[in-house]
Amino acid sequence: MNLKEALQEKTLVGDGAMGTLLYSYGIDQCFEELNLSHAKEILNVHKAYVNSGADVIQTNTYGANYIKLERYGLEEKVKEMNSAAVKLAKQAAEGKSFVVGTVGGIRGIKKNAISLDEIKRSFREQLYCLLFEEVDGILLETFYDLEELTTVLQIAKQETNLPLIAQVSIHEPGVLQDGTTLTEALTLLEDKGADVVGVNCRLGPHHMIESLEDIPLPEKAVLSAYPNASLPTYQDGRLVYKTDPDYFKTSARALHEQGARLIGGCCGTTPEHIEAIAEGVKGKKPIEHKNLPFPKTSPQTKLEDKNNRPHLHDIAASRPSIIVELDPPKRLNTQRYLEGAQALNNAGVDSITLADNSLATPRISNTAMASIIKQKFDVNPLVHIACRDRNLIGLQSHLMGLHTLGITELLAITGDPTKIGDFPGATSVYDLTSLDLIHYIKQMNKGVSYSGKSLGMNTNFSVAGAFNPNVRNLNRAVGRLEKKITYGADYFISQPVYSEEKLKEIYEATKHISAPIYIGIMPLISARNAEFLHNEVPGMTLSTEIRQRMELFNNDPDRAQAEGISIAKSLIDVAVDLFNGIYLITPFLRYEITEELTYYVKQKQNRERTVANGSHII
Ligand SMILES: Cc1cc2nc3c(=O)[nH]c(=O)nc-3n(C[C@H](O)[C@H](O)[C@H](O)COP(=O)(O)OP(=O)(O)OC[C@H]3O[C@@H](n4cnc5c(N)ncnc54)[C@H](O)[C@@H]3O)c2cc1C
Ligand code: MET
Ligand SMILES: [Zn+2]
Repeated sequence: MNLKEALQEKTLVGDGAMGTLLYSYGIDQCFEELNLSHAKEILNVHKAYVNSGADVIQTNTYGANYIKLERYGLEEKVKEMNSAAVKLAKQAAEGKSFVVGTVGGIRGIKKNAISLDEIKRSFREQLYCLLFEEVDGILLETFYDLEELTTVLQIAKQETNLPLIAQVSIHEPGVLQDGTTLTEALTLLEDKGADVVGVNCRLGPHHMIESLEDIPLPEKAVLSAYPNASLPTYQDGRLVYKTDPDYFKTSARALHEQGARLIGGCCGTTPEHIEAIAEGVKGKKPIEHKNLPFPKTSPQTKLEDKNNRPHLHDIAASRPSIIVELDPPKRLNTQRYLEGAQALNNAGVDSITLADNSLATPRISNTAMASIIKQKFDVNPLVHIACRDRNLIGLQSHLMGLHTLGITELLAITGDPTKIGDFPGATSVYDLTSLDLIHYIKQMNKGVSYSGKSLGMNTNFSVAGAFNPNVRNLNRAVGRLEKKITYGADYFISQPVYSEEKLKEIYEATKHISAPIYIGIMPLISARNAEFLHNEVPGMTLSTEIRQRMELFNNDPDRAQAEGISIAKSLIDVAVDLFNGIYLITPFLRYEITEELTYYVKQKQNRERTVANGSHII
């Protein structure tokens, strides 16, 4: 009987973990390399699983692809490792257990870090090695990204008639990271030709049973489940799992009742767990019919618009608009900041934007200041969010907090590198890129968290992306905007521009883009300030003429500031003709300057509208 036939006949027992078992022995290296250097030990692990009653064992090849092996400088060993792995598993199975070739998912939370093309190349190479050694089936496991799993599944389907097992990993019961329900995901995998569809890793038995409760029995495929032993914890600096094989016995029965026909174990499980599964499902025929519970109540999807104000992208799409950046102080005194916010609000800005530790230098939390000025002066704050300072947990919590405070205008950015700031040795997190963050915020607007969990209600965020036009290849920067739009960006805010010619060039290069652009203008305050921005601040370039104008007043601070304002005004004169959105940046909390410029912009914008007889929409 082959594996396909066996899956139709009875409930099969899979094996347990390889990686965590080796780790529990104190081994902390490339586990797949051990197929070559410690063949006997790997053989013994397989034998232990076979002796525990595993009908299906898997090769020790979870990460035996060139992408993962590169980390160890072992990318040339793909063929050797995979063939040795199959031989060892077959030797242990002695024809009594089936041997499936394991291929693990590559994409984790950083979805876009590795391209699909690269994944395809790497998968093909590993697949051919496993097929060449004549495995009984292929096990695709621990896939967080459904796009990746369906891609490799389709390649495998083209290359072999052997049974294909496709398993996703989930953080939350019943739902994938991108919000796809487990039912939808497994149905898709079945449609793409998987013979077995299921879930492995990440969740312990409790949550895995709960996940399967909502899953109908697939029509053509069969269900599988490989839970972890438990949730892990740290003990003496090492990750450990709780182990109670008896608990696994009852859990295996429950999984069987939910329709699973192939039940094994993932991280933290040992041969004892597999023995318990084998006892639990011994002689049990596969379930042929299953009653699904009533659907759970869907999340509250009502939009919660605490501001009840139009979003900035709507404003800039319909009329001239002005926003002003006023960054939180670097010291604890907030008096001048609050005076500035009030003055700018009185001047009629549509929003005050608050940077997120720009130049990688800490300031009072922009959320704290945004919340205060919102409450005190009814300002509509726009909060910048850098991916640099918060991991996924911090980001999610931050976004939930912003929603709760009624702050709905966000700018999603990568963040200036820590190297340039006050703490050059600080860690840069970058769990997400700016593109991922834009996408993630939009996912929250659908009421779904990053891990796919319901948020209980939809957020109402409008998301801007950053635009850096001060680059040699402007078209590439514009391409980046187009990409950000596909990820959900509603509009753009640019770095300051210091040349009238450049403003025109940007207009020409972006006029086909439907999303509004707020064009950046930052008044200079001295020649030193101009030289610093030009020579040291990433993404800023000043024209020679402007630098020369500032240089003229090198020793006269008042006249230098006046010259800076005058330069800003001439840039504004050009910019208001070309862009609906003007974004002023306040230098060093000198809000009097941006207050004066706000009045100037508004006057210009009003004149533009009057001249055009109300029909001038740029
Ligand atoms: C309007 C505006 C406001 C800003 N506010 C802040 C702020 O409040 N706080 C702050 O710290 N910074 C701020 N910045 C600076 C910003 O974070 C950086 O300039 C950024 O790199 C450019 O914008 P982005 O984050 O959207 O980059 P992206 O468009 O995402 O990327 C820019 C380039 O860098 C590459 N890149 C992205 N991530 C990485 C990475 N991890 N490693 C290597 N390359 C990478 C991309 O591939 C791309 O080529 C702001 C910039 C603008 C324009
Ligand atoms: N089956 C593999 C192992 O046990 C993968 C576990 S999930 C990270 O090592
Ligand atoms: Zn696992």
